[in-house]
Amino acid sequence: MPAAPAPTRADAEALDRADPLARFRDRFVGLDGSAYLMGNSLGPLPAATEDRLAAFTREGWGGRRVEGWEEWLDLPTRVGDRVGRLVGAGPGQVVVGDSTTVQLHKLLHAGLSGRPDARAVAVADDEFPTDRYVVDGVAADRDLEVRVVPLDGCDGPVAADAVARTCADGAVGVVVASLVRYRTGARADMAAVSAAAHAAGALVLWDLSHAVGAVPLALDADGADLAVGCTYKYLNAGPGAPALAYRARRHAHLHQPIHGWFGQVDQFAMDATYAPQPDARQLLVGTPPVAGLLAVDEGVALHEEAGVDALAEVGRAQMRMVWDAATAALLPLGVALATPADPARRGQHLALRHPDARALVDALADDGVVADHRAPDIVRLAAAPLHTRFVDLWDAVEGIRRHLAA
Ligand SMILES: Cc1ncc(COP(=O)(O)O)c(C=O)c1O
Ligand SMILES: Nc1c(O)cccc1C(=O)C[C@H](N)C(=O)O
Repeated sequence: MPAAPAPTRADAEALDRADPLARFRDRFVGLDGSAYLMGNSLGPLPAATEDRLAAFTREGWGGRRVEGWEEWLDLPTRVGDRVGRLVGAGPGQVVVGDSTTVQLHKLLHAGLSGRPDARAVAVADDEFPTDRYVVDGVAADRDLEVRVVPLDGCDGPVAADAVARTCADGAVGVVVASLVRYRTGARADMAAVSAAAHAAGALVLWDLSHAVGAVPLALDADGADLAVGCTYKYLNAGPGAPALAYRARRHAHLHQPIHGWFGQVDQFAMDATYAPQPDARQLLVGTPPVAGLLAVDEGVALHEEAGVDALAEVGRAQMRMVWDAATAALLPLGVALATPADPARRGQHLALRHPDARALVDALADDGVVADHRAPDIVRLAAAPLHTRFVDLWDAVEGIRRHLAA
């Protein structure tokens, strides 16, 4: 394929002028003129969330006190269903609460409870550390072998054929994998990977942390089994905001192992014996983090207002532009692109490989561009179309070029 012409700064400015989502940037606090390219780590604060949390503390907690629970008790499922609509999951399958790590632990046990004969659990290579720790811990508890699914090239996503090979002997109960890899931004084919696992008798537990709010998702249609994901990245729900947990309706009999009173039928009957809720509420454990749930609600509302189609379209255009800019300006200077070239196989951050990655990120910071470094040699530039401008991405590439050329 012939290389696309290198975009100029004027091209990036023109793309910003034509961006149908450009008006959303002013709906965030504190961005001003800065290039904030870390929406894949901590999304910025929406102004509406600041107001909602202020109202909650003043009128809710401060005003209604314990009576507030009339409105707060069902937030994990109400917000869960709203997140569900965003990720293509019908009602009653998503809850929000606990951290991503805790949700992973709960759902991995749930998935394995359906395969008492399983001898192994599989995890994609180079997973986010917390996923690997959870898999190793649960495997040790249940006396299971841990199998690592090799990735498509060292930078690519987890692929169906590798999952099929890893699970071929029928021993694997659950495969844990990120849909979008935190390091390279490579994005897996959910339908194909799920089908390959199912054919070998395994379920897939997806980590959607770098996918939810970033790329269009169709969990029900793609045959997803179980999923978790952060809400503080592309959903802008704030540091420590509670994570989503999805369990497909057909797996409602797969129970998470922490028996808490929020998962109990007729919770306020105060029975001494645990009797699980028949639906997604069984995924709940204890008192939900109300402030965090309200922040998730506001983050999802912004995405709904922008529309998933527009988000996907602008997101793809931003990735295309930053990819083309980096290809033209940085490959000649010894930078490699770790993110796949195929738009269908990437999420919303561009990963650049260079031995001086740390120094490059520091140099960008001196120029007012906030990006991040993942050891040993990756620079990540996230494009979150609700608040990222095309020129932010262009300036980041230009900053790296200038630093390397100096
Ligand atoms: C893929 C992935 N999973 C999990 C997490 C974090 O989980 P937790 O919110 O439990 O810290 C992150 C980011 O921190 C992540 O990138
Ligand atoms: N969750 C984080 C945190 O609690 C502290 C610092 C960073 C994070 C992150 O989100 C890191 C991020 N998941 C990553 O992809 O590297």
